[in-house]
Amino acid sequence: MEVFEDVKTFDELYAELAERARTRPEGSGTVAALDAGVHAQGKKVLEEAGEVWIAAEHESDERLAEEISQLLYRVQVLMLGRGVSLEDVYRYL
Ligand SMILES: N=c1c2ncn([C@@H]3O[C@H](COP(=O)(O)OP(=O)(O)OP(=O)(O)O)[C@@H](O)[C@H]3O)c2ncn1[C@@H]1O[C@H](COP(=O)(O)O)[C@@H](O)[C@H]1O
Repeated sequence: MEVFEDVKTFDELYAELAERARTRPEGSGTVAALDAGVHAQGKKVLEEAGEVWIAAEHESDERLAEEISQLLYRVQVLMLGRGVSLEDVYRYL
């Protein structure tokens, strides 16, 4: 497996978003997304999943990877919105 330096992992992003939720910094899109509630968070997951699908069929590898990153972000926002931890999910992997 390739190892990338200065690249955020899934776990690191989750820790960062949890910290945003805790400290609520001014101007954070994550704080706004959390405040919008689970319904809005779920819609974003679905929207990004659709964009991943379209990119997979019609766009470049780079665009697909970018859309996948946004889907992962939206899933994490939903996890935080519902209070689901990484461990809660990993136990099913
Ligand atoms: N990884 C992400 C990330 N991926 C996607 N997005 C958000 O999702 C948007 C893209 O999704 P959409 O296609 O829905 O774009 P959009 O409809 O124009 O966006 P909105 O108007 O709905 O915000 C981006 O413009 C970001 O607002 C992200 N926002 C934040 N992060 C990371 O989360 C961390 C905390 O970010 P802040 O809360 O903004 O400080 C940082 O490390 C960021 O890099």
